[in-house]
Amino acid sequence: MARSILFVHAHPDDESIGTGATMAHYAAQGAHVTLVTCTLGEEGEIHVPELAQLEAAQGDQLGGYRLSELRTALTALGEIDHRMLGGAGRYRDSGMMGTPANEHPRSFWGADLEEASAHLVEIMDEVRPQVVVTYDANGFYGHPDHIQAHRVAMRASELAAERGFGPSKIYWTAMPLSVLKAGVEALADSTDNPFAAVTDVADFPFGTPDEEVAACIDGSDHHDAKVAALKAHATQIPETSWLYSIAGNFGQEFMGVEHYTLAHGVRGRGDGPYGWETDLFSGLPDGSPAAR
Ligand SMILES: CC(=O)N[C@H]1[C@@H](O[C@@H]2[C@H](O)[C@H](O)[C@@H](O)[C@H](O)[C@H]2O)O[C@H](CO)[C@@H](O)[C@@H]1O
Ligand SMILES: [Zn+2]
Repeated sequence: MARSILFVHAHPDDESIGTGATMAHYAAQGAHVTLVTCTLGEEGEIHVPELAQLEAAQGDQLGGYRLSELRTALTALGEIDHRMLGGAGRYRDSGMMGTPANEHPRSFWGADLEEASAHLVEIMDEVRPQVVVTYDANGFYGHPDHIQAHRVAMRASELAAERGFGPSKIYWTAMPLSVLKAGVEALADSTDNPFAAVTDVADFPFGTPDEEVAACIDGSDHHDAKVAALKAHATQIPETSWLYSIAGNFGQEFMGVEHYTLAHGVRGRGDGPYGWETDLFSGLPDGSPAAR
């Protein structure tokens, strides 16, 4: 049975930052990897000075440009089936929580959940993912579009299950506290330490106790592909970004390894002190819906 995995992300760049190594890992294995991006990221900052006038408050062209960045990023990750939720431009980047962009008539945060979920069910009916990956209920760090992406992915999975093609497993992106702590400690002596003010990893809006993590995907063979994908998102991720500090100073063990909690499904065999799965498809029942 062809392996099919679906990633649901809020903005162009989230796919590379949060799951780039996992996507490259499964694309390289020949799985059908589908990415659904919910908005074009129209409200983002612009870290490329010559493009500054594309911003929402001026030319309002950033969304189209970020779509081109996303397409370049995906070429670095392998063969990815990319879809925009409801078609490009249907749902607009809502901006950070509490900002005026939340009220935009097309903001994703204000979307009708049933309508947005129906768009995702259509894609799920076509690609029949055994595994779905999205964010936890807080959207990993509380951004409204990330929270809404979680809600749409979970609701669509419910609707798909009612129609007989729901995913066998649903994962949420996670950062184990031990990894977070090691990363902060490892950066402590670097000159451009972005976490210098952090005294306790509990200060971060994310972080999962190691015993609550279910899977650790070692995509370190795809570390360079992930970095290339991050570089494609130049308007969002400046050369000075802490992401490159991690990639440069600590390489694969941070950037190439991605972790998940299991929100739905039966956990497969795992390794290490907490039995972390090393494959998101592990333990799948044979009866998972086959790809069409
Ligand atoms: C990774 C991610 O979800 N980025 C979002 C986020 O970007 C933040 C935003 O621009 C904020 O103003 C900055 O201070 C912060 O550093 C950024 O990470 O929100 C944007 C607006 O909704 C979104 O376009 C971007 O993809
Ligand atoms: Zn995002």
